[in-house]
Amino acid sequence: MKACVLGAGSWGTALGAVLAWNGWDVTIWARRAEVVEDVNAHHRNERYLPGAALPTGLRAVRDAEEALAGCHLLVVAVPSAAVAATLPLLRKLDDRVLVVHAVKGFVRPDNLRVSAWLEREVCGIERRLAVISGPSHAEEVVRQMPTTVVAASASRHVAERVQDAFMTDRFRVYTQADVIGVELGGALKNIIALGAGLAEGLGLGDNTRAALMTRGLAEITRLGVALGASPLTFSGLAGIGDLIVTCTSEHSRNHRAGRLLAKGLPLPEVLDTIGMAVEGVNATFAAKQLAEACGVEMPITHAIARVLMGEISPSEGIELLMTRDKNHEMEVIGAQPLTAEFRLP
Ligand SMILES: NC(=O)C1=CN([C@@H]2O[C@H](COP(=O)(O)OP(=O)(O)OC[C@H]3O[C@@H](n4cnc5c(N)ncnc54)[C@H](O)[C@@H]3O)[C@@H](O)[C@H]2O)C=CC1
Ligand SMILES: O=C(CO)COP(=O)(O)O
Repeated sequence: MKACVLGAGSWGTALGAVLAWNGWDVTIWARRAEVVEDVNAHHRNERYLPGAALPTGLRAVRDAEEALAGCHLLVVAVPSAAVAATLPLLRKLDDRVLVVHAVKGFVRPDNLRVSAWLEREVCGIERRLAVISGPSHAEEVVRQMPTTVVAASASRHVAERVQDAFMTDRFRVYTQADVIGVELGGALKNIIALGAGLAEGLGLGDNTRAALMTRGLAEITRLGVALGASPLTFSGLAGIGDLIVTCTSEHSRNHRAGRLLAKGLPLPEVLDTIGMAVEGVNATFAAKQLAEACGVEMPITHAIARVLMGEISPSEGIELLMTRDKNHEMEVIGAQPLTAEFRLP
């Protein structure tokens, strides 16, 4: 069986490697000639995954048509900003090809989830579309460190086919039905990872990181539920699982971006220095707009947006969050309300 991966960055390469280890004949579509040469001649992708050995069943080509020819499974693993550029290819696909996207972001200008955008643009794709997400840094996947993810689809059959395609004894795939929650969990945790990096760059400690992660999950859940997700999804791999890995890992590009910003590097230089997708920047502005449209409060996201726009410094952002009006913790969904049964004299 033949698979094609669009995107030869860290994630496309790692997912291609998992499929190849699983016996698939995999072709990655790469734009850079040096990546094609590196993958085919040396079974490496030093630009994106330095030091990692790739399986020999993984091949890269620069010609997209060649990569797609005869494939049974297509993996979309480009940054969200590049999803629209893949449209001509997606529209040409045979309608029996299973499509899995692995993108953790929103498609501009409408701030759509990737599968919502694909469904709007590619007629009938919803019957063969899934998303794969969860706590999974490419650097560790490609070294075959035990990793767990979810494959979510509106169709159980499609989710199970994706599960079978990727599942190895090092890469465990659970099925999920809540496509909205899985996509939002993956995209929105990048904002909180930026925040955790900002806090670390300011020299703040574990208490602050735990606060950002927990209150971050509360605002992710609020927006998620307003947009149709199940609140339970956010306590799963695509929610808290991915939030933990991204807010605590040395591999996270979003976390690194936050640290560099806190050290005073301007945003364009931060993005240049990292040289890979930092989805949290786009996601912050997308989430802010979505939250405003739904009337959902997202104070951390708002503070990070102001830091990214240069309106306030990272330490002013922290101060803003710490001096908000006092609140009840569980004003989220279906939580126990505070009762006034007894009062102190
Ligand atoms: N790196 C990771 O560990 C993980 C990444 N993801 C997600 O995967 C998506 C892709 O990210 P990475 O691979 O990490 O980014 P990356 O920066 O490592 O690689 C991006 C790749 O996309 C290609 N690309 C950029 N613009 C393109 C265009 N217009 N057309 C075709 N290809 C284009 C680049 O040449 C590069 O090969 C992001 O949404 C990210 O959040 C999800 C899980 C893990
Ligand atoms: O989504 C990821 C891990 O699950 C990758 O996160 P970064 O994009 O912050 O590196």
